[in-house]
Amino acid sequence: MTNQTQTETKAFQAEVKQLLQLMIHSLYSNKEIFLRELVSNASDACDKLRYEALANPSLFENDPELGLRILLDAEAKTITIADNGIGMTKEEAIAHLGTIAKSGTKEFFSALTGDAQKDANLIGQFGVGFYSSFIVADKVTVRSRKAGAPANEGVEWVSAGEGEYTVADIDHPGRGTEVTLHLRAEQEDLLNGWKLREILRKYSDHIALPIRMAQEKWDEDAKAMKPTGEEETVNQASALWARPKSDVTEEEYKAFYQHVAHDYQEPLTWVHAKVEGRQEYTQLLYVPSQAPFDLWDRNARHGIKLYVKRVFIMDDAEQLMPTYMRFVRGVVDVADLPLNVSREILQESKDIEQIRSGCTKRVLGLLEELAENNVEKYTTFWNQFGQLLKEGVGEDQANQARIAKLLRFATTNTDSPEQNVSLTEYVSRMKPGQDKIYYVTAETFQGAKNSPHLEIFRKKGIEVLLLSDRVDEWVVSHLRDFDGKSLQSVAKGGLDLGELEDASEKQARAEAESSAKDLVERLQKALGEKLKEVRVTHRLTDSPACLVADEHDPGANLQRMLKMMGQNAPEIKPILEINPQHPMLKKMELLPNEGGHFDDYASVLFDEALLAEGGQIEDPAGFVRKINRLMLG
Ligand SMILES: Nc1ncnc2c1ncn2[C@@H]1O[C@H](COP(=O)(O)OP(=O)(O)OP(=O)(O)O)[C@@H](O)[C@H]1O
Repeated sequence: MTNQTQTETKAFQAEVKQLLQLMIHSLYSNKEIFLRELVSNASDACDKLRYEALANPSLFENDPELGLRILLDAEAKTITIADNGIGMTKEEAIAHLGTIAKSGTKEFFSALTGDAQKDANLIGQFGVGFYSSFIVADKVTVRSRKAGAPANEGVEWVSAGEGEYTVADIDHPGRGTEVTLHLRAEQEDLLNGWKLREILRKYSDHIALPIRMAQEKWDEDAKAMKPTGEEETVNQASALWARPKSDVTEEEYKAFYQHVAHDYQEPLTWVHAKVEGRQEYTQLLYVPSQAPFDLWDRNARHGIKLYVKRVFIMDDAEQLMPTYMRFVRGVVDVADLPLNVSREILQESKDIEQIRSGCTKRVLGLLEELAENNVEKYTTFWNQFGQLLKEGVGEDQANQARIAKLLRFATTNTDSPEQNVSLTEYVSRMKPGQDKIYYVTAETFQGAKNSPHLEIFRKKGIEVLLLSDRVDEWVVSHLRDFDGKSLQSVAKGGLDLGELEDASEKQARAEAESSAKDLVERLQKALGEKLKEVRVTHRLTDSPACLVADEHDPGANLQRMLKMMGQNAPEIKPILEINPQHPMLKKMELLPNEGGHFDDYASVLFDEALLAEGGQIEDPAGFVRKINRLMLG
């Protein structure tokens, strides 16, 4: 039955409209990517069909040779990219070509700046996909039919890329999708077989399916290329990862990355290896040069495509990489898995566990090599993905020591927020007699850098790691030691500087402790409820007091973080350490118990110490009142 169709007009989702406008303006100078994107989609559609046909061979409908075709029509001024892949139903066309289903889309668009250059970069991160058609076309027609559906259940989707599109039911005997671009007047130079072949070779040579075009030959009489009536395959049409490394050029690796990662930038680095042994598999794994916009969404798609003997099985095979390596993109092609393997099976498979461990080690090796031989690239990697690697410290106990070597930190050595000091470098600079790696955690870099807990360390020239990423608390709670040296918070426990303190310093401290005994007791009495203990510090040289956590209690920064995350952590009282040499303490020592504002001073001392380490005081108005009372004497 033929379709007497009704055409429905629909509006694009607001973000699609925004994306279209931005893309046309900011990616104009890179217009050739439209072909890469459409070929990539067509190839994915064929992969999907091949996979579904494993369970249901009738989906091939007597047309099992999957492939792409690119057709030029000089008169109509159109280019058509056709595939005989999975196709789309009308509902799918509406959902996939009229909306953006990615999580975080709204947030992404609100981050755009309006500056074409910067936005072009951001859009690259977002992935331009099908909509890049509108860079060169002022009208796009998509005609599609889902594999297995009757011929009269085709759909025609048409849009000028402005605010709306139409959909209509059509007859479409051939399975799959044809995307026809009606070129903008100034894009007619694309109506040239030679030029399109050049673009295809540049961006899409690695596509494993044949891409066919009409063969053309030079016609002497017409002084032009003319179709011969035959078709020819214009790409290599073999799976790139299955080719020997020596056969693949750098350009091909890069182009393939852009296809698998849906990324518009070049990769930072990659590794391509064939693993033999109990498990036989090929891995082609890339590290991107820029983090995708949804990196922090732990549910965002992961980057590994799983193939079994060249047959595409699934995208986003999260079982093949640990979560902290969700930045890795690429392909793993396994020789001995059943083709009908499901996510559930993958989850339980011991073989997959082995492959994941192999891939993880391979990426760690790649990063080690980069850190060793190309500091500039490693710095790029660290700035984009360092925080993920920090997650790995707790997530991947088996590789913890290797990951620890790859970590980079800001330290008091330069006091710059740039994270570029490795633990190995830190250890190499340790003072004679120093047996711990010291760190301070705070909510911000400034908070860490200016922490009063650092005073004695600065005085003695002992380097301290300045930790202010959220994930740092996780790192230090899992990384107990490095190279035999334990990690020690400068704001926790009774600071024991061991051999870093000489005999005269130890003696001076003992004396200070005994002469401040009275003051300590008075403070303890005044502040009793708020604290665990008051004691004499040897952390401070300039500040009057600071708060520290007991050795086995969570630090104040971690407590604040847990609270912010809505976790019901029990209230843990701090220890107040005082610097009896400080004029403020000296003054307090002389105050009488009654009538000399001792309690006000004690309370202000405590609140100041809390503020200095980034905490919030419980009763700000009370604090102000006490300060005022003290100012008035
Ligand atoms: N040739 C095609 N055959 C079948 N479905 C297609 C085809 N082209 C696009 N689609 C569908 O439309 C969706 C949107 O395509 P689009 O290129 O915008 O995004 P994507 O490929 O999912 O991701 P990205 O934006 O990262 O490229 C695809 O996920 C797919 O479901």
